[in-house]
Amino acid sequence: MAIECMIPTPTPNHERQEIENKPAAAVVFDSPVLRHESNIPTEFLWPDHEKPGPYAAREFQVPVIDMAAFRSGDPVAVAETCKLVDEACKKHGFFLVVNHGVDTELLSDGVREMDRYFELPLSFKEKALRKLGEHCGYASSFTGRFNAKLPWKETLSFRFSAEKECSHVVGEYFEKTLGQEFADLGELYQKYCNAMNTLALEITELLGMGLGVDRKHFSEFYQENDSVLRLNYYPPCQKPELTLGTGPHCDPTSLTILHQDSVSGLQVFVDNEWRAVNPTPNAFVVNIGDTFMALSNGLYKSCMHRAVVNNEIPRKSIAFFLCPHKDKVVTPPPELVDATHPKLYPDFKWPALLEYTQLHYRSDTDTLLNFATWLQQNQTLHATQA
Ligand SMILES: C=C1C[C@]23C[C@@]1(O)CC[C@H]2[C@]1(C)CCC[C@@](C)(C(=O)O)[C@H]1[C@@H]3C(=O)O
Ligand SMILES: O=C(O)CCC(=O)C(=O)O
Ligand SMILES: [Fe+2]
Repeated sequence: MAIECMIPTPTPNHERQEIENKPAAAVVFDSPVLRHESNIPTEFLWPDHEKPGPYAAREFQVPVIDMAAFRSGDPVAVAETCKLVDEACKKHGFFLVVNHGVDTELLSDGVREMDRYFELPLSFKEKALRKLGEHCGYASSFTGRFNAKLPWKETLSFRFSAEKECSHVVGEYFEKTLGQEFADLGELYQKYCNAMNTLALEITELLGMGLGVDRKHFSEFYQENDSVLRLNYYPPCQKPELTLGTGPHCDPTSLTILHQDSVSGLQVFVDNEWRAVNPTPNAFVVNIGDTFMALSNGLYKSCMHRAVVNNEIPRKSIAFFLCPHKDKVVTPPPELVDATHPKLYPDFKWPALLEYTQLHYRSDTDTLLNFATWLQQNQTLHATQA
């Protein structure tokens, strides 16, 4: 039975979300307090058709891509790897990556050291508070941004800009924002981002071969990138069946490389069912995002996923979101557009889609389709020629 990712029909405009011009929630997400609260504030309750409920999701066996096989140069192994990734991305856009070569200590340090920040008092964490319209900094479940269906999580996001000569996290970010005692944390996540950038560019080569375009086409497109590293911290919740750590969405970005700690929570919507993607030691979960779906002219799927929480222990994940340089025009290579495969999405630049998710539309499963409509209505403002 083919496993298919559901391509949702766009939410009609009249069901547009709460992001528009409504006061944000007044509730404060102070995790040391809320993790013991059995009376969950209403802002965190998700409607019946979206809440996870008490049932465990069946496990989804995500296709495994062995980077050692891809790197081997053995034409049979390379061809098999390309075929596997092509099949996975055409169906649901998720695959595991093993033998990636990223230092396992860097990964374990990256997850462990998150506690140094997230276990600080809220007043200290808010020194890095994310401002409306900005996609970096500290967000405590977006209480200042949305007024309902708040995610049960805290996040710390920062930019990683890979340019020809150098790559830099807004790395002094930690020292500048949090103080000298956090400079080492900036160095740690700089190393983490450098490793993610290298792996992400290699994966884009694999995707290019899977799609049958020049191997270097996408890796050159992303050579200079303006990506995001996001630390997700999900405190325990006394009523985990009523809320969500991260709501149902497709990533608006290009490619996500996710490192989960040992606590389950990630779920993917495939074949009309939520399926658990349980942590596999030393494996990244990689998924196609909306921007790469547009770049592949809809051939590779950006698939709906979410994160559930539990009532016992915190869950942590680190997501590296590959995003193109701001001047790159997201348009599929000519090999992927023809009479039987017309262009599905208008050309755009990543900053326009990012602005859309930050100021006009809460990313969900219909982001790209609604963005295309918004773009056409605002074409003069966001013309790719700009
Ligand atoms: C461009 C982005 C918006 C979100 C972070 C990201 O860098 C990539 C994923 C997006 C998100 C996680 C999708 C689910 C909804 C969201 C609001 C969240 O739960 O965090 C999204 C992020 C955002 O800050 O808008
Ligand atoms: O934490 C997870 O497992 C998934 C988080 C996610 O999907 C995201 O941050 O986009
Ligand atoms: Fe996601």
